[in-house]
Amino acid sequence: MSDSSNAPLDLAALRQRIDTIDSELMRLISERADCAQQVAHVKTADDPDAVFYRPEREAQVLRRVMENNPGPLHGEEMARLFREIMSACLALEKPIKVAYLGPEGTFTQQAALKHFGHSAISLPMAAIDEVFREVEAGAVNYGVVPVENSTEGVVNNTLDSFMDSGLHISGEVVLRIHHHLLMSSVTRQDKISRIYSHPQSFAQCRKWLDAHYPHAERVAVSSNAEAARLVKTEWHSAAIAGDMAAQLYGLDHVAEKIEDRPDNSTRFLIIGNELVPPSGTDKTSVVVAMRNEPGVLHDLLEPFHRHRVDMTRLETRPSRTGAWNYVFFIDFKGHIDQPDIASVLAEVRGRAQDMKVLGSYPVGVL
Ligand SMILES: O=C(O)C(=O)C[C@]1(C(=O)O)C=C[C@@H](O)C=C1
Repeated sequence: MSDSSNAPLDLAALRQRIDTIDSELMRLISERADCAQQVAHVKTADDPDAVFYRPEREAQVLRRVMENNPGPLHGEEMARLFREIMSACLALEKPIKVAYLGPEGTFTQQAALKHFGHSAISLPMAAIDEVFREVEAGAVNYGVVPVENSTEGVVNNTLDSFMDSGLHISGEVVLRIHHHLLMSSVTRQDKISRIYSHPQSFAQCRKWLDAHYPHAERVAVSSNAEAARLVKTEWHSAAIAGDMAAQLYGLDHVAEKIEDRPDNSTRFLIIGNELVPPSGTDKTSVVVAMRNEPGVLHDLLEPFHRHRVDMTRLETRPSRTGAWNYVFFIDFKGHIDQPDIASVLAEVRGRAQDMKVLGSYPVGVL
């Protein structure tokens, strides 16, 4: 980099400029935090049970940052910085507690931090239904659960939990999933004969494993983080896990990004008690029960097609109660407050045995 006069770079002068900019940034961030505190006062004055976390507003702020970002930082990088500033501002208003599918070091924890920032208090749960229970019981404000992977498909436990729950979806977050083969300081790299991982991760790295470790025993465990924990003490073992687990257990990479598909990603849902107002770019998820009769799928989809509503996902699950034969999980673009979406849903409700709106929520920004 050079200035317009092509004068030689003066490191001390540049650092002085950075110091001045940092002071100004600090002043502005503090001013913003002060504003957020005032927002909290306004919210509680209107309503003593006010909800402080506003997903629709956060999505708008992050979208604006990405649209207006002048560079040279990448838009997503800039949005991540603002994600953390907002997270800290929200913690000043009221710290929020988030339960996620644990243990510590899972991709779901990474998704929780990506969505809420590092000022949220995140608590690991042993199972997906426990995440639901903690939110329902009011022990935490929100929950984060995986719902679908681009390689392996839907996470059935999450869909099933929605059938019995009154919780709403308040957001989504998509995470690029990179798996690494990891070893500990006691592992002898040339003697790896056992590999631990979660069954989904094995499935996502099957070809790589067949090519590189065809004879190693593959031991399925409950999470990648558990796999990472196990290799700490076994000299002949390695684990497949992500960066968070590697960092948490201080493991080294034997091989990086070993997933068979480079676009491997997982979508997570944020679950909570509130319905979210429109953010401008939203998605809606519904669950619909239909009788087991010929033509039901056509009847269900026809109103979406006629109203030109863009469906982004359709999953079928067997009913768990006698009354519901077929249960369809449908995601589509739009918000229930939009008149066209409301009309489609009214029609679908008329044709279905039962229909539940799981939520309208901002399309994931980061
Ligand atoms: O706008 C609000 O309602 C705020 O509370 C401020 C703010 C922010 O820092 O921008 C903080 C938390 C909310 O989740 C959304 C936005």
